[in-house]
Amino acid sequence: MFPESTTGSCYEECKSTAEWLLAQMEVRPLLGIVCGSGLGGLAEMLKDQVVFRYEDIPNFPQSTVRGHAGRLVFGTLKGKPCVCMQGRFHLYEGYPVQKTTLPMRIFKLLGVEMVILTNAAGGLNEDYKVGDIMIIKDHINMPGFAGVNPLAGQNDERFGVRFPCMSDAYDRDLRQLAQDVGEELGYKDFLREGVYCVLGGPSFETIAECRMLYRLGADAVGMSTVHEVIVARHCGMRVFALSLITNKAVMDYNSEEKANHEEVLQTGKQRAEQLEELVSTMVARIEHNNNSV
Ligand SMILES: O=P(O)(O)O[C@@H]1C[C@H](O)[C@@H](CO)O1
Ligand code: HPA
Repeated sequence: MFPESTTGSCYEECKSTAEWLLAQMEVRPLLGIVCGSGLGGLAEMLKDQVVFRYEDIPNFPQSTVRGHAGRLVFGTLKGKPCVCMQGRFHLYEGYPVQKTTLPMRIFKLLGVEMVILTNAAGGLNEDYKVGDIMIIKDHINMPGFAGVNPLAGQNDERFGVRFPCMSDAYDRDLRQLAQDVGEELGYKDFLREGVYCVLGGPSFETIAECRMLYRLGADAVGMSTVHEVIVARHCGMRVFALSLITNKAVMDYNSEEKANHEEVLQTGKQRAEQLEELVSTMVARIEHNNNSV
């Protein structure tokens, strides 16, 4: 287990990064967005951008994966002040789990109240197609079964309680809003709601693993998001998350299909516009639905 002092996720370290950012610009974000693999286009929707490269931000990890630009973008989306991570951190990059989730604590200390996360995922549910957008209603933290949880170690009550509840992790009102907006936009045929399972990666799953995960109740499998959600909920931010089904998990021993990162990025490009429309319309409606941002 990594003590917090080596991961930069302790309160004082997060505070000093947040204060450094706040001193450089006027934006006071209420909404935080995390872009998944190949989905960084979401950040381009922000107006009046102030951009920081991760390498210039004190105590911030670096993006090492293609499709993750490594830029923190501040600005407004539909008039709402936002901060957007164009690039996230994964366990398989070699970071301790606390480091992969550090931006959530920085978001909190910047004043963020709600987080929207996106990811690319493999579809396990047999009804899912490539290009489907899945509203995440729940998760399975598979590394958590072996003790990999970003909240392991000493708890700092300034962030949250020792034993946070996770049965309400994915905000019900925001999920309903996504359903309503999706229907209005004509996305019903490719909008789903399901359970996301995180694995450590970077190798994609074997056929036996995919079959097992589906039987356990997962509809999609990926390598991110869940730990960020745990930390965001621990410190009291509301959470909404989406998976883009970029490929179908291979479940059949006769299949010739092979998961690969190229396909993941390619599907991201094809659905980017609709995903951006869904998120931005939701953000525009949030006050309208009395979900204050
Ligand atoms: O950051 P996300 O979860 O969108 O990235 C997924 C999982 C791996 O990092 C990569 C595999 O192609 O995409
Ligand atoms: N498995 C794990 N992570 C992924 C996948 C997948 O099939 N597709 C995109 N990210």
